[in-house]
This record gives sequence, structure tokens and C-alpha cells, in this order.
Amino acid sequence: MTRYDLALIGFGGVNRALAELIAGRGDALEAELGFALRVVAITDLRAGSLVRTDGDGIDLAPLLAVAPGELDFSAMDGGDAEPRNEWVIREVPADIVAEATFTNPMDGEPALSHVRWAIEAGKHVCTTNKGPVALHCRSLRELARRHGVCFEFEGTVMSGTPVLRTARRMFGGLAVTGFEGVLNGTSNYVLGRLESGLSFADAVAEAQALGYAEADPTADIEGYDVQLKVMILANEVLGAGLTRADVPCTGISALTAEDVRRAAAEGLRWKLVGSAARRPDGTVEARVAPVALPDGHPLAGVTGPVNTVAFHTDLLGTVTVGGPGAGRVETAYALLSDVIGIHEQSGRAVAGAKSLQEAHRG
Ligand SMILES: NC(=O)c1ccc[n+]([C@@H]2O[C@H](COP(=O)([O-])OP(=O)(O)OC[C@H]3O[C@@H](n4cnc5c(N)ncnc54)[C@H](O)[C@@H]3O)[C@@H](O)[C@H]2O)c1
Ligand SMILES: N[C@@H](CCO)C(=O)O
Repeated sequence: MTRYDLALIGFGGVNRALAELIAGRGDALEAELGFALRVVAITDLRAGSLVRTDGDGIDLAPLLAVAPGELDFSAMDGGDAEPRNEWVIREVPADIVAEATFTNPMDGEPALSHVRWAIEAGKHVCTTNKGPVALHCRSLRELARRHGVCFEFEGTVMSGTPVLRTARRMFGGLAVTGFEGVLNGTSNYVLGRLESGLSFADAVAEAQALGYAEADPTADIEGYDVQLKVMILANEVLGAGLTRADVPCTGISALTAEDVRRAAAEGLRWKLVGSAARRPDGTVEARVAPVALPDGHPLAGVTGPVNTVAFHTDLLGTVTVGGPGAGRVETAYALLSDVIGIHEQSGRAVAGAKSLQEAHRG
């Protein structure tokens, strides 16, 4: 039975939910997917680092029994008060590094370094971190190709809803001309709560407690989170090569509860919309801005942390993908789907190498 050893970098909502998935349904996953998962290292800014490469690896149950803010690895066997990210990523034997530290929309650090170190050390990477992907995807892909490892990031757009894989695998042979979507769970949740009478601050606090918001929710409210997602989608699906400067961005902070409620009374729903469209000269224009959509519009009925993106194509017209856009478990599932993707690609690589060997022998 194949087994993948995982190093978890960042042990907040998402990677903790991944650990819960592995601890809670590892055996069922093993039976269904044909591979086992073992966590051999965890690092976190607040908890420190923990490494166990013997036996079953790290015993996850006792860690998960401790409240997130109170976890301290320093007194544990194999533990250290320091996160020791670089040492863990480069030196601890692991097959896959799951990166889920905070997203930095300016330069992608420190996640960018985490991803680079892992790839340079010959480890596959899956990440939910938008910074490195939006800002440096091309160079990281090239680095991964040179080192013969996978670089997966399904959770960076619409959490566990497989929008990137759908667009990459299912749109072959047709031209995507653009897309528009509700791509941030927090702001959409906040707009809905304003409509039902909550204050802006209380609505944001709820989204934080539910695990939807970024470490600094300004990124959700001012649209930077959607800006990164539009870049990722446009660069993946339209081959756009967009930088942040190419995507003008306005968030929802200028909207008041009164604006939202008055619009609703008039049959309009405020949504934070991220969009991109190919111009006749082949370049791509993109933006993030709040829009008051009429009730019948396909994006007007998208509520709470649900996200939806409508892709415009030449052969199929508009194809809409919708599902959870945020949430700890939903995003942990994206990491699991990345591991499945890595397993499939590794299987293909092994099968390809075997058939090459057979061809040489035959
Ligand atoms: N929560 C979601 O719904 C969601 C959805 C999609 C993508 N994401 C992305 O996934 C990532 C993780 O999200 P989350 O909800 O778990 O965030 P979180 O704030 O709950 O957890 C992040 C963790 O990373 C740790 N950390 C920060 N800097 C670190 C460093 N330098 N070294 C080691 N640990 C460090 C923090 O201590 C924290 O425990 C973020 O980049 C976020 O943008 C989150
Ligand atoms: N903070 C983000 C998480 C998902 O990327 C959101 O609310 O959509």
C-alpha cells in the first residue's frame, strides 16, 4: 500500500481540519483511495514545531483535543518552541508539504519561501495560500517541473469546490472568453447579514468565528482576496499573465447596512464581483468591484459563504460552477483533493517509466 508522509506548515483552521480528516477517516480514505496518509511534521508560528517520523508518525488525537490557541509543541516528544519551517521543510523526510499559513497579498511571503524550499527539496506541495500562486505561479511551476514534483493549489479559489480542476480538465477544445463570479465567502456572508439587520462589525466577527475570514479580514472586505483569486483564475484559465496592478480593486467597506437594505427593497442585491474578459486584441481586462445585481441575475442568489463563477465559452455559452467558497473543512478537502491529484500524477509517472523500461527491454 502506498503511503504519503505529510508535513503541515501552519496549523490553523485549514491544516487542523486536514488533520481531523486524516485522524477521523484515514482508514476509510485508505480503503477508498488506495493510499495511506501519515503526518510526520507540523509547524506553526504560535505552537512551534513537532516532528515524529517513526511508527505511525504524529499522534493527532491528543493535539486535536487541545484548543487551537493553547497548543504548545515545546514540551512534547519531538517538539520545539520554534516553528523551524526551513529545517522541517528541507530536512524532515516527507513526501508532501501542505502549506496553509496566512496569505500575504503583497509579496506572498513567507509562504512563497515555504513552497520554494519544499520544491527544491524534491517534495510535492499542496497549498491553500493565494499569495505564492497569484504572484509567482509561473516560476513555481517551472521550479516544480525541474525538480519532478507536483505543485497543487485547488483550495486557493472557492475552497474545496473543484473550480480550477473543472476549468483545466473539462474545458478542453473550447475557448473561455471570460468569467464573472462571487469569489469571497466572507464579504458575501457579511452582505447577507447586513441585509438581515446586523452591523458591519458584528457581521465580520461572525465570519471570523465561522472560519471564513482571512487572518486580517481587511483582505476580504477591501477585495484583495478576490483580486488574488481573479489573478489565479485568469492566469490559469485565460493564460492572462495578470499582476495585481492589472486588476483594479474596490471592496465593500464603503457600503452601509442602509445601502444594502434599500437595494434589497428595490429588488437589487449587492455582490462583490470579480471578473475577467478577453479583449479583441487577445489581452485580458479584469476587475473587482461591488455591483448591485437585479434579483434574476445568476449571481444575485448566491448567499452566505457560497461562491459561484460563470465562465463564458464559445461552444457551451455560459457554464456555472458553484459551491462552498470558504470554511475550514471545505478548504481542508481541497488539500485532500490535491493529494489525490498528486497520487494520480505519481501513478502516471510510475506507469510511464515502467512502459518506457518495457519498450527499452522489448
Ligand atoms: N479558511 C478558509 O476558508 C480558507 C479558504 C481558502 C484558502 N484559505 C487560505 O488558507 C490559509 C490558511 O487559512 P486558515 O483559515 O487556516 O488560517 P488561520 O489563520 O486559521 O491559520 C493560519 C496558521 O498559520 C500560522 N502561521 C502564520 N505564519 C506562519 C509561519 N511563518 N510559520 C508557521 N506558521 C505560521 C498561524 O499561527 C495560524 O495558526 C490562508 O492562506 C488562507 O488564505 C483559507
Ligand atoms: N477569506 C476567504 C477564504 C477563502 O479563500 C473567503 O472568505 O472567501
